[in-house]
Amino acid sequence: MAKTLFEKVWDAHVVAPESADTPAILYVDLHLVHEVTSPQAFSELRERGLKLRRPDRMLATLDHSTPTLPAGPDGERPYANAEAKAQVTQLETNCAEFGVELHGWGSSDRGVVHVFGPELGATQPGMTIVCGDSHTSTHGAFGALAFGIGTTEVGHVMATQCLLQRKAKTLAIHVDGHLPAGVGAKDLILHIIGEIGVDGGTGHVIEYRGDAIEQLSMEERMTVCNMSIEAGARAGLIAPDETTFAWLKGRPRAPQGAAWDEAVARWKSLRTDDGAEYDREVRIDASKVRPTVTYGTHPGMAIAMDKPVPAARNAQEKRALDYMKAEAGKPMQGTPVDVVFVGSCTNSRLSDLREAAHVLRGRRVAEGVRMLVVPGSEAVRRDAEREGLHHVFTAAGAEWREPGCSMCIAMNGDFAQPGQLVVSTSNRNFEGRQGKGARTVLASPATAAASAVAGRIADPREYLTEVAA
Ligand SMILES: CC(C)[C@H](C(=O)O)[C@@H](O)C(=O)O
Ligand code: SF4
Repeated sequence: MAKTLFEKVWDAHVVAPESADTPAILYVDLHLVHEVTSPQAFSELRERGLKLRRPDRMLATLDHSTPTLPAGPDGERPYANAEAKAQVTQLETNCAEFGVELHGWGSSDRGVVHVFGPELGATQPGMTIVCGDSHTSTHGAFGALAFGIGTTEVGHVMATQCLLQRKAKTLAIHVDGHLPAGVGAKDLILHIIGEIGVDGGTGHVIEYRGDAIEQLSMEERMTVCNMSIEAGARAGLIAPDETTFAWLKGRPRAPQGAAWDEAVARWKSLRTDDGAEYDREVRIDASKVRPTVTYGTHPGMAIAMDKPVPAARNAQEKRALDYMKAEAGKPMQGTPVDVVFVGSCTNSRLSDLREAAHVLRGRRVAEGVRMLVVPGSEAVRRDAEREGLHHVFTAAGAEWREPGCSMCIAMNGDFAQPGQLVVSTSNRNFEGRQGKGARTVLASPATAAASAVAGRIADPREYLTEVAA
C-alpha cells in the first residue's frame, strides 16, 4: 500500500501498535537533552534505582540557562541567577554520573540543542528523535520524525528508550512556485502559520513539500520545520534528497565509507509514495510571500509587513493588539524599534548570520537601538568569525555574543525592558517571552538587520545592495 513519509518512519519504529485503550510503543533512535527539562527525569531514575537504557543514543548540551557574556577574570560565568547556575551544574553532574555525552562548557561543539545535533550529523533521515523541548520539530528537516516530549516522558525514554504515542494525522503543505528575491524561509513559515493559524496543525504531522521546499537549503528547511509546533503540529517533515545527503556527508556522527552508501540508498526510499493519502492538504503559493512579521502575541498573528494589521476579531486579539501597541489598519512597517535580536534555534545558523551581515556591512545600527547577535553554536561562532562576520556586526554597533538561547527565552540574563519593541528572529512572541512587558515582533534575519539600521521595522529588500564597508 502507498505510504506517506510519516507512515514509513512511524511503521519502522513501532514496537507495539496502538489499540483503543493504549497508545503505540515507539522506539526512539536519538534522545537530545538540555538542562531545563532533564533534572526531574534524572532524579526519578536515581530514586527508582534505574539505569539509562541506551546512554549511547543520548546527547546533551547546555543552552537555555547559559549566559552569553564571557566568564570573568576569575573564571566565574555571569549566570542570570542561582537557579540558572544550578540547572547547568545539575546537568554536568547527571551526565557524569549516568554516562551521557555532554557538550558543555569547554566543548567545541556546544550549542542550542536543535543546532548542535544536526551539525554533528547525529540527526539523520528516518530516525525518531525526541527531546524535552517543543522545537525538536526542527530535526524533521532531515526526514526524521522528531518531536518534543514532556519531562515525565523524558524519564520514560531514559529508562526504556521507548515512548507511548498515539499516531498523528497527516497534513501535507504543498508550497508551489518560487519565493521572490529577498524573501526567505522565515517569511514563508510565518506566512504559512498566518494562513493556517496556531491550531492549523493540531493533531497532525506536517509534511512540507513542493518546488519551493525542494529549493530550500538545509538551514532554511530547519527554519521551516522548527516552527511547525507554532502551528500546533506534532512534528514537521521534509523528505530527504540530494541537498540533505550533501549536507550530512562527512559530519562526525554520519555514517562513513560503505555504511554511508548503504545509508543513502535506504534514505532515498524515505519519500511519500505516489498515490499515498494525507488526512488533509493545503496549498501555498510561494510567489505571493512577502517579508512577513508578527503583529500580535502568538505566531499566527503574522502578516506581510506592508499590509494593514487586521482588526481584532475577539477579546484575545484585542488584548494582543493593545499589548503590542499595534494599530488595526496600519502596517507594521515603520514601527519604531528598541531592540533587535538575531539568534535562536530558528535563525542562528551561519546562513542566517550571513543574511544579517549582508544588510549590515558598511551600515550602522540606528542610534538608540540595541542589537544582539547570538550564534547558535560554537561551530557557527567559529565559522562566522573565520569569515569576519563578527567584525561586520561589531563595526555596525551590534553586540556579538557566545552561543545559547539568549533573548529567545530571556532566562539567561539577556532580556528586553518593559514596553520595548524587539524585532526578533526567534519563534515565539508570547507576552513577556523576551522580558517582562517586552513586545516581540518575529521576523527574518534580513528584516531584523534592516530594522536595526532603520530604527523602524523595515523591508530588507531596500537593503539588498551592499554599501562599501
Ligand atoms: C525550556 C523548554 C522546555 C522550552 C520548549 O519546550 O520549547 C523552550 O525551549 C522554548 O522555546 O519555549
Ligand atoms: S532557542 Fe528558543 S526556541 Fe530554541 S530551544 Fe532555545 S529557548 Fe527554545
